[in-house]
Amino acid sequence: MGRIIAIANQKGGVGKTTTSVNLSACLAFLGKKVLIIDIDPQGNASSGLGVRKGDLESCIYDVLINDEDIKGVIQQTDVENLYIVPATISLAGAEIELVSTISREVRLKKSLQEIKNNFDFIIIDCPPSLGLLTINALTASDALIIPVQCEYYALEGLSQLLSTVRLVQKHLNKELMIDGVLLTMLDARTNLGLQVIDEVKRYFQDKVYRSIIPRNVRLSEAPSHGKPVILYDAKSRGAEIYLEFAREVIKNG
Ligand SMILES: Nc1ncnc2c1ncn2[C@@H]1O[C@H](COP(=O)(O)OP(=O)(O)OP(=O)(O)O)[C@@H](O)[C@H]1O
Ligand SMILES: [Mg+2]
Repeated sequence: MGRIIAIANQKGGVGKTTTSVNLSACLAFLGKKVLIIDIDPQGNASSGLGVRKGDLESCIYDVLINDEDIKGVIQQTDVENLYIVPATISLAGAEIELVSTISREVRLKKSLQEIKNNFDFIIIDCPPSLGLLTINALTASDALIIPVQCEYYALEGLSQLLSTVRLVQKHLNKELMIDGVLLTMLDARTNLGLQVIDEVKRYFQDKVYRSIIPRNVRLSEAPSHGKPVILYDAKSRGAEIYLEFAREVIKNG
């Protein structure tokens, strides 16, 4: 059965999209059939996988707002086994339009019901907010991965995220569980990074993944080539570590 995982943290720039794209590509590389859903109006996961957004006739916006069938919006990517439901800037209006829509929190969940079992994993790249788009993602998901950047104030805002998760569990989706916390952008040359690891482990204990993502220049270059790192530079540390992380996610299954 397909496992739906949201990648969320309302803090900006913590590695949500980098993790969504590269986890998805590595799961596909390991033989899983994967769908990545871009639910961020910035559309970074879409461009990071080479989708030319200008050419699109429809995107996740049309699924959420216009009741379009999600099957018609799925595109193949350059990675074998990896498919995407892209986002364009039109999604920026959705947050407000959803407010007055019937069953506004469960629209993504409903649209996924029919296709859930066509994939081994469905990975949702969330925007940096706790608005209705993220709520739709959490309501549709079996599990949540929280990327946390190894920086000052790493834990800032996480209590707000956790209370949103509890509200979703209580009212919308009691199946939702936190799969784990992923430490990202570690600069191993500084003590700060190690302090943050300690702090996050004290707070989240065994929920912290063993794989820790270091800062790696290949990871930041790959999106401008429209490729996940495993295609851009398979021998890089970034590719190795996301492959290791994908194995950990499969094991948690
Ligand atoms: N491990 C890494 N090493 C080097 N650069 C990274 C790494 N992870 C992410 N980056 C870079 O940091 C920036 C922010 O990462 P990313 O876009 O994945 O964060 P995000 O949480 O999705 O941001 P937003 O909240 O805007 O959606 C990007 O420029 C990305 O290329
Ligand atoms: Mg992003």
